[in-house]
Parts: sequence; C-alpha cells; structure tokens
Amino acid sequence: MALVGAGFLLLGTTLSGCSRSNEASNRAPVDTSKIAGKINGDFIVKNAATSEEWPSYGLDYSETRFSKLSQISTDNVARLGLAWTYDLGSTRGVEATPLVVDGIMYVTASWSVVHAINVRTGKQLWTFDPQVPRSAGGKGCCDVVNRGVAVYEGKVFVGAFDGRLIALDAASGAKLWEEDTRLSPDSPATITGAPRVYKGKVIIGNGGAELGLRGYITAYDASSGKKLWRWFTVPGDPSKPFENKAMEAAAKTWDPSGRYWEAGGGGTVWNSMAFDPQLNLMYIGVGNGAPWSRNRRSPKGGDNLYLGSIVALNPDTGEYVWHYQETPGDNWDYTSTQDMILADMTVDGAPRKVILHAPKNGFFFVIDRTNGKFISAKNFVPVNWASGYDKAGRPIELPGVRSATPYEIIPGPFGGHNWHSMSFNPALGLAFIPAQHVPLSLADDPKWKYRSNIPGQPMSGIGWNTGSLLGGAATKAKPFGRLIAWDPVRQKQVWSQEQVSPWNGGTLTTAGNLVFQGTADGHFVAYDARNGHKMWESPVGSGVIAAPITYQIDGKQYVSIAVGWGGVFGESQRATDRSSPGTVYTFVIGGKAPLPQFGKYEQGELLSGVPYDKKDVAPGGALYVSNCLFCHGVPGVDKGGNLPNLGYAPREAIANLEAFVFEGAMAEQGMPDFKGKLTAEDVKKLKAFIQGTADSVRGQPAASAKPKK
Ligand SMILES: O=C(O)c1cc(C(=O)O)c2c(n1)C(=O)C(=O)c1cc(C(=O)O)[nH]c1-2
Ligand SMILES: [Ca+2]
Repeated sequence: MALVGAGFLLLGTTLSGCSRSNEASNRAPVDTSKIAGKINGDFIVKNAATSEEWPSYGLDYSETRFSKLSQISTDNVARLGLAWTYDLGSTRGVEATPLVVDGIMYVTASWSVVHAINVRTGKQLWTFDPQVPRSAGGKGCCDVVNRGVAVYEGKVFVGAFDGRLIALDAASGAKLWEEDTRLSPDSPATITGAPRVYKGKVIIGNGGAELGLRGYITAYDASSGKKLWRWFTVPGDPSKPFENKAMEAAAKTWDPSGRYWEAGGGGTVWNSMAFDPQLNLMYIGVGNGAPWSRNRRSPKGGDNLYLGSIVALNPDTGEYVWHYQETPGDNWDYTSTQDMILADMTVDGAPRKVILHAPKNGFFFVIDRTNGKFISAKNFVPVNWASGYDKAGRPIELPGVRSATPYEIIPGPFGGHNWHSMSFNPALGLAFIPAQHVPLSLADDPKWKYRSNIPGQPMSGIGWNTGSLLGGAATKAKPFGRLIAWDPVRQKQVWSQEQVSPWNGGTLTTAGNLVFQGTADGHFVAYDARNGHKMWESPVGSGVIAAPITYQIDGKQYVSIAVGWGGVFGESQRATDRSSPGTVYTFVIGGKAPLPQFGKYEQGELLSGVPYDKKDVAPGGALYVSNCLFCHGVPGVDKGGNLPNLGYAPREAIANLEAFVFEGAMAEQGMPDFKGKLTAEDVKKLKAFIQGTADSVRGQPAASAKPKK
C-alpha cells in the first residue's frame, strides 16, 4: 500500500503474532505443577533476605530494587555476557519490570500482553493477549504501556490497558477471572501500572487524570476477584454525601466554583505503591490535578488534597491513615506517582522508618512512614517553581509560576524524574535516580472547557484537560538525562553520570556494589555504585525505559532487562538510530550468546511537495499542538520515536492525511478517530503546518534534534 511508507512500517502489526507463530518450537519442558504456588506474603518477606527470586514489582514490599546477590560484582562484571534474548513481538513502549519465580519469568509487552518464559532456556512457556481494543489507544496519555504483573499463590495478575484487571493461571496462562476497574464503560480510566498483592488482595489504580478522571485505588480478592474496597483520592460531587472523613477534609481544600468534579479532579494512582507489613500500612503515590491548571480547577486556590501526595492506607479496609502533600495545589502535572522506597536509617542521631521519594517536582523527600511527618526535602535537579521547603514541609513557591504568561517551568511536566524506577542501596546509603529535564513552557489558559478541543492546549482534541497553553516562550534550559547517586541522609548528590538524552531506564542496585541501568541511546550499563565509574556495557536493540532485575537459578546469578523504546517521551523522540521489537535480554557471567541483529531506524526524507496556503501554517500549528504533538513530535525537528514524525512521512501520507485522521488507516495501531472532532478545513491547516514546518527546517543549515516539547 502506497500510504504505508518507511516511517509507518515502524508501527508494525506483529504484536504477539511473532511469538505465537513460534510457539511450538519455542516450548521447553517445565514442571508446571510447582509454579508460583509458594508465592505469598511470607515468601516475599523471606525472599528479601536473599533476593534469590524477583517475586514482586520492586523486588520486595519496600520496593528497594536492592538485590543481596553478589556473585556478579565490580570484580567480574566486565565478563558479563548474553545468555539469551526473547522477542516480545511488540513495537511500542516496554516498561515492565519482569518477575522471576520458580525459574519462570513473567513480563509484559505493550498492549498489556503477558509472556511467561523459561529462564533456563529463554524459551516461551505461554503468552496471554488480553485483546485490548485498539480504540482504547487514544484513552491513554502516554503510550500503550504496561509496567508488569504481580504473582501470588499460583496466579499472575495483569492490568489491561482498557481498565480490566485479569487473573491468570501461572502455569498455563489460562484466564481465571477478570474485573473491570472502571466506574463506567465510557470512563477514560486505563491501567498502565503493575498490580501489587498485599495480604491476599490485588491492588491496582488507574491512569487517566489528563483525560478527566477522579482518581481511586481498588482492592480485589486474589482468589475470587471480588471487589473488597475502593478509595478515592479527591472529593467528588459536593451535592452528594462524602464517602468518608478523608474526603470531607479534602473538600475544604478545593474551590467548588471550579466545578472540579465535572473534570474528575485528577489524582490518579497510576504507578507507585509500597507496603510495610509491621506497621500494617500501604502507601500510594497520588497523581496530578485535572485540569493541570489550578486556576481552572479551583479558582480560589487551595491545596487540592490529595493531589501530589503520598497517602498511607490500611490495606485491610482501604481507610485513610495519613498523608503528606509534596505539591500543594499542583499546576504542572507534578505527580507523586514515582516509585517510593521504604528504608530504615539514622537521621540526626535517631533511627527513623522513612519513605524515600523523588517525584516529578524535582525535590528528594525523606518522610517518616509511621506518621507522614516531613523530615527533609532538597532539589536533586534544577527547579524554578519553589526555592525549597520550610520546616513544616511546605514548599516556598516562587512568583509567576501559575500565570497566563508563558513560563518555562522546571522541571517540566515530564518530571525531574518520572516512573523510571529508583533503587536504594542501604549498604552504601545511596539512592539511584534516573533524573532528567525536558524543556517546556506553559501558560494558564482561561479558555479551558472540559473535554473541548482548544487549539494550543496540548492534546485537547483527544480529550486532555490541561487548562494550559503550550509554548509561547522560548525554552532556555537544556534537556538532559542524568543518573544521580543521592545520599538521603545528607540530602546531597554523591556522584552523577550525564547521559545522551532524557528518558533513561529504571535502576537496579546490588550487594556486588553495582548499579545497572539501560539508556535512551540503547545501551545496558553497569556502574560501580560507589563512584559511578562505568564497569560494563552492552548495546541493546533500542532505547531502554524499563528497569533491570537480577535473580539466582541453579546457583548462577542472572541479570535481565526488557527493552522497548516508548512511553510518553519515546513516542515522538529518540536517541538511537536502532530499532528493534520489544526484547528481553538476559546476561550471565561468561555468557556467549550472540547479540541479535539490530534493525536500523528508517527515518525517511524530509517532507516536500505537499501544497499549502502559508496563512494556514500558524493556525495549523495550534491545531497540531491540540491533536498531534505528544504522539508525533515537532515535524522535521524531532526524529520520531515509536510513532512516526510527520515531517519525515511519505508525501502521499500527508497529502492524504484525511485517510489517517478520519478513515482509520492507523486505527489498528491505536491511532484515535478524529471524526466529528476535526473538520476538513482543520486537516488542511494541519497539512500546512506539517509541510510548512518541514520547509522551514529545510531552510536551516541543519535540523536540530533537540526535544522541543
Ligand atoms: O495522570 C495520569 O493519570 C497519568 C497516567 C500515566 C500513565 O498511566 O501512564 C502517565 C502520566 N499521568 C504522566 O503524567 C506521565 O508523565 C506519564 C509517563 C508515562 C509513561 O508511561 O511514559 N505514563 C504517564
Ligand atoms: Ca499525568
């Protein structure tokens, strides 16, 4: 088909098909009667002492990602070699932390497809495709990703992107039960996060604050799927009774004249949780406001609890116990959903049970996890929205950061640190943060209306609610990616490593004094955890965003990483010219398997020859921001991520843009349907902006590849 040019091939249609077709030949004998039956709370606690298996998302209930294994160490890591690779058959972002129990790895690819792999051979045991309708693609803000599964008493739990929580038989992959976590079929709720199982309850939150969701978290009985409790994170319609005292208290911090409940208010729990069995408290990280702009959401101001907070809940009942708000009155998509780590440390001479947290807002927090009391906060990246935190734990906000005048907010909405997992090495007292900056300027937009396509408001055409205009001011800060080793007690950076680009993978640290991390430019790297010296690296097929794991089988320590470029930054931008399907890489000392052949990313020629009217370029640009930007990037400037850059698309594709926008040419790949949302006249303007921008890039000496969002 002529329209399917080089750029579009990348979208691929091979999801799970690839592994399926190999199913018979890939199977290897496994005693399935013994799989994962032993995994329960006691096991997870016991395993934390040895780290032999990797039974839950963050390795242990404290989510430390610190492995006690030391067979692979700074002494021999240089001899690390490939044991096997496994093709996940996906072309979109792979964000999963794999779990390994009883010699089987459970890992997810994009579109929530689960793969069970025999770790001894690297061969497939089974796959499960929840068949997420591709029309759900446009409901997610940030790529059709999944961060992994939970395993408990012989079952595997996965959150499907369309909002279903599904239980599978760990031995066969057969579906045992399925529950819809959404409140209604037209809800914008998705699931991208990994479930956790605490005390026999499968616990999961949702994504969707951008699309106008009231955040909540739900617990289901692991064996039956019965819903046990649900806790909302922000108050609902004030004409209805409060669900609980926590909502009554929270409502006092919201201005009802903003009618926030119509846009849900936000506060989604789309990623992080942790559990302290001794305190019987579970912790959740609560997300940003909907819309982003507080002036639109709550015109008289207010802290808007429990946005941007860590909240402690009783895992038995879902009852609120305490909260600490990191970003009062969030205005910039400053989620607190980044991974939390529970640690015990001595602060000012006293032993403290703490939570370590590096949320999007750029500050590193140490919080007392018994009562939520603030201990300290210090910025780990440059910030320009607050000068610091006072003794009570309140940020000292700087003027102008909520205004209608375009302002380069630092960190931007991509965060000084996003969902890419942090790890904490208690032996060294260091946390390893995948830190970054992605420049963006924002301005409050008084014209915001719930779910209205307003040119210039990012992605409002597919239902985003930011209440903010994008751009308008040149950004000055440089984008960066930086691995930071942070001492939480002294609140001080100990070492750092600059990376090629923002959006690098999560980290793993080990008793072998190592930190492992994959990078945006397609490498898997081991550093000396004490000083940041690079000890080993291997190229992998594309940019890495997920976090590595390590485990021991038959007396041998392995390291694995799921590779697949994407996520919200990686949809439109890239830092490598390689392109490969989602792939699991497993390494072992002395491993001799050959690296797979890496594909080359075919960028295509800069677009030329699409006729347009110059006066349509500027209005087309505003429409582009509100419909296309976060998926396709700046035409001719960004290089394309796991979705194509339209400035390098084939001429026929842009000349026939209607086929994509209205006729569903890419619907099977998850592209939203713009019928009834855009007019033919709008599409004419979009073409003008795309070709006009490509033409102006051509007029420049060299196309800059720097992220512009
Ligand atoms: O507010 C939300 O509900 C929500 C959900 C998600 C998600 O579910 O992935 C992301 C975000 N926000 C977000 O702000 C963000 O930066 C982000 C990045 C990613 C990703 O997977 O790359 N997801 C999300
Ligand atoms: Ca968000």
